[in-house]
Amino acid sequence: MINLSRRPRRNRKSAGIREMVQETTLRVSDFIYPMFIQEGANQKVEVKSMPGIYRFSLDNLLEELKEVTDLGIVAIDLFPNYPESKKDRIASESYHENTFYLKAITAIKEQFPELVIMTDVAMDPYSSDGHDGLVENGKILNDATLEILGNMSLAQAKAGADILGPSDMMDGRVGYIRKHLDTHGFTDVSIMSYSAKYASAFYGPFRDALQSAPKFGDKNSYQMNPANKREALLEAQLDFEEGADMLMVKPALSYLDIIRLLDENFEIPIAAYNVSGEYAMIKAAALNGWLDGDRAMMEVLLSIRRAGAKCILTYFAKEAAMILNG
Ligand SMILES: NCc1[nH]cc(CCC(=O)O)c1CC(=O)O
Ligand SMILES: [Mg+2]
Repeated sequence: MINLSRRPRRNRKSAGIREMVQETTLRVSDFIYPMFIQEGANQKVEVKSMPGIYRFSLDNLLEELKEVTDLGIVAIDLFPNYPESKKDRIASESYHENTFYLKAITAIKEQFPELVIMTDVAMDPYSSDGHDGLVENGKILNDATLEILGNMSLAQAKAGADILGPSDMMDGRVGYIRKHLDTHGFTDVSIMSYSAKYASAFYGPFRDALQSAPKFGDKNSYQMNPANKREALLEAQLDFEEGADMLMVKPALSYLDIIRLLDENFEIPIAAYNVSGEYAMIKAAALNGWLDGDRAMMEVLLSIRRAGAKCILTYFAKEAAMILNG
C-alpha cells in the first residue's frame, strides 16, 4: 500500500457522500425560460433549428404555461415574432398599445400573477432592417435608438412586465430606460441588462425562430468582440452605475470566464444566457445518438452556475426541471 495522506477519492466513495460535498447546485428556480409568441390562434410551430422549442399563439402559450409553472419554473422571457408586414425602420409596432405582444403580456399576467415575466427591449423583431438600433445610411444610430427603446420599455412596463431585458447594446440605454420608467412611476420594474453581449454565431437558431436576422451587414458595431474581456468589465460597470438590477452575460458557454469575472466584481446578481445555438448543438448531437443529451444538458447548466451565474436563461428549463423534480 502506498502511503498517501490525501485521498480525494474518499469524498467520492458513495452517492451520499458525493451529494454531501457537492459545491454547486441547480434549482428549478434558477431558470428563466425563453419563449416565443406569434399572433393568431391555435398555433404551435416548432422552430426547425431548435427541436422541442415552439412559437405559440397566446391561447396555446397560456396552456403551455400551466405546464411550465407546474414544473416550478418561476420566470419566463417572452420574445415576439412579427411578420415582415408589421416591421418598419423605427420599430413602431414595438410600442403600439394594441400590438399582440403587449396584450399577451397583460393576459399572461392576469392568468399567472405570480409568474415573473421578462421582456426583450431591442428593435430587431420589429425592424425592417433587422438591427437592434435605428439605421441611417447603413449606420446604427445610438442616441436616436434610445428614444425608441424608452418608448418600448414604458409600453412593456405598462403591459405588466416585471423585468425588462435591454438586449440591444446601445450605450447609455440602461440609464435612459431607468429614468424614463421612474419618471412615469414605474420604479418597481426591474432591469436585467444584457451587459456583456458578444457578437456570436450562437444566435443563429434564435434569428430563425423570429426571422430577425439583419438585412445587411452584421452586429459587430454594437455587440462585443468575442476576443475581449476587459471591455466586459467596462460594460458591466456602466450598466451597474446606470441602475441595472441584474447583469447578464451572453452567450454562456464560450464566456464562462466573463461570468466569473462579473460575479467577482459586482454585488448584484449575474445572469447568463444559454443561447439558442448552445441548445441546438446539444440537441443535434443527442438526436444523432452522439452524446447523452440529458447528461450534457445538466453538465452545461451546472457549469454556468459554477462559473458564478445566479440565474440561467435556458431553453432547457422544462427538461432540466423535469429531471430536477425527479
Ligand atoms: N436583441 C435580439 C436578441 N435577443 C436575444 C437574442 C439571442 C438569443 C438566443 O440566441 O437564444 C437576440 C439575437 C441577436 O442579438 O441577434
Ligand atoms: Mg453597454
